[in-house]
Amino acid sequence: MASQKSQLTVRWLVLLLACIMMIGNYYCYDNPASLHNSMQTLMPSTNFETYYSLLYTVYSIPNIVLPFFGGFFVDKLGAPICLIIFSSLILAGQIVFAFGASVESWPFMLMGRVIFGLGGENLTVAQSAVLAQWFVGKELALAFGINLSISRLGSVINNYVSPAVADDLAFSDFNGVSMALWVGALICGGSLFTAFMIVPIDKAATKRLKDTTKFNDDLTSSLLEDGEDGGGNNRSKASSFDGIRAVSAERMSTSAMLLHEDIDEEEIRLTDVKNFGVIFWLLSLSCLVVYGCVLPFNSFASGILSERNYFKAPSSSCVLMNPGECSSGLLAVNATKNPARDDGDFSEGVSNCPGDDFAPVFPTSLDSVTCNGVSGLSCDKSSYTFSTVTSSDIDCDDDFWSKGCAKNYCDAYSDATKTSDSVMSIPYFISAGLSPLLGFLVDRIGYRAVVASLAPCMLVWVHLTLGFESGSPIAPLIGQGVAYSLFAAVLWPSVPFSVEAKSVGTAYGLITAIQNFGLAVFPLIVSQLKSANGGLYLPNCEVFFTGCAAAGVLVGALLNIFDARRGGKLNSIDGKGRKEVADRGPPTPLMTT
Ligand SMILES: N[C@@H](Cc1c[nH]cn1)C(=O)NCC(=O)O
Repeated sequence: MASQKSQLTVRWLVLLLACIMMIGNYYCYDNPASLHNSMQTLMPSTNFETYYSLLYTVYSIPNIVLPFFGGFFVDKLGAPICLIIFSSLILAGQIVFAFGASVESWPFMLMGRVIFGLGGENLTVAQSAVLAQWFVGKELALAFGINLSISRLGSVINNYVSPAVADDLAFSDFNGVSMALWVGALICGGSLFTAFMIVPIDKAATKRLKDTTKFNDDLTSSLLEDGEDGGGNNRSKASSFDGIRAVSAERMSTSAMLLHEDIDEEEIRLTDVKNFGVIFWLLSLSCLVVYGCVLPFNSFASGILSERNYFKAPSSSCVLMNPGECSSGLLAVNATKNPARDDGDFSEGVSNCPGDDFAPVFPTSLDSVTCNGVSGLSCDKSSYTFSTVTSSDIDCDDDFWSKGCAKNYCDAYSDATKTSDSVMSIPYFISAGLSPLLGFLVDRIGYRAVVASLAPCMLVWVHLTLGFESGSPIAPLIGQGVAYSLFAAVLWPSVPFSVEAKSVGTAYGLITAIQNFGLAVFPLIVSQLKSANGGLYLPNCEVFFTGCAAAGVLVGALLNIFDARRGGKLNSIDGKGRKEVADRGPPTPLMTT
């Protein structure tokens, strides 16, 4: 049945709907990354980075196990019904997450991310299984490419829309961050609606194909019965039968017959996993380490780019003329009277420090500073005293800091956040643009295993450059986008070539579960590395990402070696490989005479 769906024109509508359905998932998955700095301002805490990483970790922890069962249920219950269940979960999760942000509660926000995760990853599994049913052979990678492209548009739109909503759309009872998350919930509602549209289309196609198959079966068996009657009619009956076989064979494309047996009547068991071969396990390992330096990197990209390029720490020799007084704003004695200069040299003609792209210097201590009597300021507290001011004490949502005492710091922080958020979109922008083209090419030239080892080579360069050089981040981020797009273009369409057709859902579930092990653990490693390095991402976090990419190169090499030994399926154009073609011989006819 699956293979025959790939012959129906309505598959393109299914693809369009499946892509639109994923926008909500990707938009909301990346909400924390695009709202990182706004959340830090809304809920400042010394544990902020840990809570922040947990938003990704709790999404992924249940998914270390669940997609495996999700994939199995997709194979058992059918993908379309699973689309509705999982889309409902992402909507419910996003609502709880947005509610948590509205009441500024980390526990609710984390609970929302858990529920969102229960739906999110299983939804990608169900959707991959739908695509593998409706698209085969020379259209499979193209379908995955188009799908990733439109899904990633969701991430890109989120990177622009969410910070803008958070900045500009705060109402009295709803802070900006929660407004941005409620917008996400609205988009998830749209995803659920789209999932509801796919179900009747899939059902109608399944029924139509079942009816056609039954009609063909009835016709051929009645002709066979007639043929067995003996007598002089045999020759003409035989030629009618040949005609039916030809028509039926035409309906099933050659690639469909080779790649996808009709799986409806075959029993599907979780234990089928033990039959998954080395190629599947290498693909899974590659997915773990390579995605490990793509998605977790994106979650921290805003912070990494701020630290590296747009909000660099000033040199310790750069100090305020009056370190115990406000640096800039309505509470500053006078900006010109409290400048920052290097080494405390405040003589005429010495230029201000720290300069463009650096965080302005803020007061080192404050003693009973109040907003009383200063018009235009509505401060959160009546008086502000700090023996030592640290960056986490500065709450730019509080007028005291943003307009009163550290205006230059808060303004520069807001500008740096906007720049980092748009620059960090580069990889996903590239993925949105390149994925369909790469999918089209992969379907035509193959070389899946080769590309799966070249892409992480590029990622090694990207993360070494980000970790150890200080120039513009644009070139490495373009590299990250190209490498990620290449890798995704070959990884996901390779899965159906590595297992039997009946286990495709289970295989997508398992590889997604393995991927989520990395997505759960890697953000925690990154935040630990940051804490151990005095709150700095660089270079240690980038060394970690480089290590993941290097492991990807190694696994990619093994993939090529094992693929070559097993007939070169992954590197072949049509995913059949030398050995398989030889084994299977010509396309199996529907029936032998
Ligand atoms: N399993 C997903 C993870 C994800 C990302 N955003 C939402 N879920 C996945 O890997 N998708 C493919 C991709 O390239 O992101």
